[in-house]
This record gives sequence, C-alpha cells and structure tokens, in this order.
Amino acid sequence: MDNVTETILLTSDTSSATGYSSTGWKTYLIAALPVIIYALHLRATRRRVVPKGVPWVGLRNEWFAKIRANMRELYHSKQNIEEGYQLYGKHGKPCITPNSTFEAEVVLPPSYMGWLVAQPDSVLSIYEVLINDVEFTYTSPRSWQFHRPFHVEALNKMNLNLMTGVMIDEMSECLDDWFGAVPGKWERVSVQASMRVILTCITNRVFVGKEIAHDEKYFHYSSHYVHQIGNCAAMISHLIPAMLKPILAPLAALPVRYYDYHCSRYLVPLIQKHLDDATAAKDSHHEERNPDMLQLMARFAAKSHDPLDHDPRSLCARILALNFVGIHTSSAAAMGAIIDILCAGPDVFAKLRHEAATVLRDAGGVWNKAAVNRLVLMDSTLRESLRFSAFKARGVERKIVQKGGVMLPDGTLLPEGTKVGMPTTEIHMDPDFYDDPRTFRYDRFVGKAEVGMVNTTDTFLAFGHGKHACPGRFFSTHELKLFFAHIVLNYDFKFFDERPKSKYLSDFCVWEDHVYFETCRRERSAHLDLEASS
Ligand code: HEM
Repeated sequence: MDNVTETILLTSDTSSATGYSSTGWKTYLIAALPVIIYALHLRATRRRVVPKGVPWVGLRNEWFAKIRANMRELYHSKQNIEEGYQLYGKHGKPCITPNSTFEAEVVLPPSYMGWLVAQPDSVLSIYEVLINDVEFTYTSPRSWQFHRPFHVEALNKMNLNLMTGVMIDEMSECLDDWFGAVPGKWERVSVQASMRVILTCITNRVFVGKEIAHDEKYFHYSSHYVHQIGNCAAMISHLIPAMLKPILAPLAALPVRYYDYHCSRYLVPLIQKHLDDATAAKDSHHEERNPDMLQLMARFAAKSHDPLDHDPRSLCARILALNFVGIHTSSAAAMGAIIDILCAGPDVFAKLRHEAATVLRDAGGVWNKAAVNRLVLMDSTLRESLRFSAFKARGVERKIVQKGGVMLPDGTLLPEGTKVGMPTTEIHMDPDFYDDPRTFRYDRFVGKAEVGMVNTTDTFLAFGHGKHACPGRFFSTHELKLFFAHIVLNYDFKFFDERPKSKYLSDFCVWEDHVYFETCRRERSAHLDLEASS
C-alpha cells in the first residue's frame, strides 16, 4: 500500500466513524442542487410577479396551463387580448394576458384609463417598462443612466419650422433613390424596405446633421444598431433564464454593443465639439438658429451641473436610444399609412393630392410649419391609419414600483413588479368609441380640432396617453404629413385591389410578407399643375 492510498483509506475510515462519508455528502449536495437553483431563480425572477385574484385569458384545460399559455403567446397574443376585452374589459374588469417572456401583463379595462394616467411615477413607472422591454441594462447601459431626461426636452425644443427645408431635402433625395427619379418610369418598391430607410435617413439628418447622416458607414452602423437592439433584447428576454442573465446577456448583447461602439466613433468627437461650442455660446449669447438634436442636447448639457451630462459617451448613448424608439415607430406608422392610402383607392388619393397642391401653391411653393398645419385631410388620414393599423396591441404600459403594490379602482391589489397596460387595438376597434370602426375612413377626424393627429385621448392610444405620451409625436406628425404630402404631389401609384395580410408576433403587428407597390415619378409637382390651371 503506498502512502497516498493509505491516507485516502484512513480519511475514509475517519469519515465513516464520524458518520460523514464523502459519498453521502455529495448525494446531499446533488439532491439539494435543484432547490438551490430554484431559490436562485426565484430571487433572480422576483420581478416576474403574477397577481392573485385576476382572471387569466388564453388558458386551456391542460397540464402546466399557464406556462404553456405563456409559450403560445408569441402567436396568440392578439386572440388573448381580444378575448380579454370581450370577457372582461368591456365589463369594466381587468384580466391577465400571458406573455412569452413569462412576465404576464394585467390588461386594464378602458374605464380605468383616468385612474391609470393619474398615477404618479412613484407608483407606476414607464421607465421600468422601457428598460425591461429593451433590456437596456445589457443592450445599452449608458442610455438610461441620467438624472434629467433632457434628450426628451431637446426633442420638444426642435424648431420644426426651420427643420422643414432640411427634411424636404432629405426626403426628395431618398425618394429619388427609392421611388425613382425618372418621370414616366414605373418602379416596383418594397413598402418595408423603402419606409425603413427613408425614415432612418430623415431622422439621422435631423438628429446628427448632414455630414454624419450622409456618411454611408454611419448609416450602416446606426441602422444596424436600431435593428439589433430589438433582436438582442428579444433574445435576452425570451431565451436566457433570469438567473443566467448576468453571465449570458452581455454576450447576447455583443452585436448591438459593437454597432453602438462604431456609432460612438462618429458621434463622440462631434458631441465634444458641440459641447465646447455650447459652452462658448453660453458666455457669448450666440447660438446657431437651426440646431440639430445633438446641438440642442449639448446646449442643455452645457447648462447642467451633473458631470454625467458632460460625458459625450452618455449623450451619444441617449441619442442612439432615441433613434431606436423614433425610427421603429415612425417607419411602422409610414408603412401602415402607405398601405391604408393605397387600399383606400384613387378618389381618396385625388383628394389628398388636391389638398396638398392647394396648400403648397398658397404657401408660394415652399413648405413651412404653418403650411403643413393646414393639411387637414392628411392629418385625419394619418391619424385614422394609426387608429386602424396600430402596430402594437397593448399600450400605455407601466410597471408597479410602489412598495406594497397598488389597489385598482375595483379593490384588487396588484403587487409591486406587476406590469399593467391597455388593450390599444380593441379600444381602437370598439363601436362604442368609433362609428363603423372596421372601415378605414380617411376623413373621420376632419372638423374636430380637438382630435388632430398629435392629440392623445382615452380612446386614441397610438402615441400612448397621459404625461408620458410620446414626446416625439410633434416631430413625427410634422415629418409624416410633410412626407406624404410630398409623395402625393410628386408620384402616381397603382392601387391595391386586396389589403396585404398582417400577423401578430407577440403583441406587435407585422406585415406577413414583403409588400410591394408600383409608383411612377410625375413630370412636375401637382401644385404646379394647379398653378398653371388657375
Ligand atoms: C409615429 C411615430 C411614433 C409613434 C406611433 C410613437 C409611439 C409611442 C408610444 C405608444 C409611446 C409610449 C407612451 C405611453 O405609454 O404613454 C412612446 C413613448 C416615447 N416615444 Fe414615441 N412614437 C413615435 C415617434 C417617436 C419619435 C420620432 C421619438 C423620438 C425621436 C419618440 C420618442 C419617444 C420617447 C422618448 C418615449 C418615452 C416617453 C417617456 O418615457 O415619457 N417617439 N412613443
């Protein structure tokens, strides 16, 4: 017997004598492992709260019914929301809709809207929803580390009147590329690709200025950033168990962090320059009259005492996050609008063209904010499209952050961490709120000043509602009205005989395939025809 074997035998003998055999210890550990993992999982998923006493929809009579309903949600979300609305929402009651992220959401009835929007941020938080949905902790940690969200304030300070010329320039250039520049030549164009690229170009131009916006590599990195952030967030929230997130999510977020890094190489030096200029201008009281978003943000930053606001990398992350929220939403709105207009047919199109031509002729052939504001039919058409073709079925989503939870008007207690929201699409299609809701009526809102495209109401939720209603809606409304006016003036179209099909992925509405339309550049803008004939 050698020394080592002897030692092992001795050790083993000793442990048997004391009642602790190493095999027994390992067995205990192996048996306890699932419990330890489960305890860690519970701790890591403590935010996944499922309130008691609220009925579920989408359940079937089967084993593990809730887990399976959550897993089915990716393709059954709209059905669940419809069912919940008919069974509960219409009767003033909340219900739980499953979610493929396993974070079930309490959908509230429309009658609770006043209560929902009256809650302070210390009770219901939109930020927790945004940070969670986009997995900002991993995909873009810097973009939500700030004390004052002045990127949102900068959005509201944007001078849309002075920006109009820049926007028209950018639109014309992009439309030449995508819709065709040769009069009389018909082109076949993808709705999804064209709207995504054109809206990205306009947003980039207005946000970061011409030089960087027109840099092909910046366009590549920034548009990939916008698309990857959604993919990475979906992968993190759907595929990575919460307890493994700290280890695996940073890896899953690498693609978006790569594009973020490349965008920052363009933006950080420019932001530093704007910060220096803004600091100098603060002392000399001289500021450029037509600043882009980055310049506006630098002005706010220059006046701030928070060191984080002077970090160009932080400002860069914030503008990229704005790009993400702004580009997806406005391109989805533009896709819905062009499809709705081409389905509405030649009469509606002729009326929109006539209005745009009259307004532009009366404005002397140059668009400005006042002229865009006079596009009443276009405003109603685009608002109707946001109602009719809403691209997210649940909206006004908030997370309960108040310790101890919150009591709903019917006395139900929802615990801290519960996500709540409104059934946007069902409210938009409810005959109690809209006459003949399943018909696209382009002129539905004409003559009702209180329901212009930017106005949110209890029953028009495309931009959310309440104090957190989309701050980008003034910019987007102006941009989309200008864009569609420019299109109807300068292009002819073939109309759709049949509406393209859409489907839901979770609660997001997407077009089933690539949808194409045919368009042809006119000899000249229709307002010049009007001028010639009058
Ligand atoms: C047609 C285009 C757009 C649509 C339909 C849209 C829709 C929305 C919706 C539904 C919300 C949630 C509001 C709530 O829950 O009450 C929201 C929030 C927000 N949107 Fe938009 N949006 C659009 C364009 C933009 C643009 C262009 C920007 C910026 C460039 C932007 C920036 C934001 C921000 C920062 C928030 C969060 C507001 C907050 O936290 O208080 N949006 N948007």
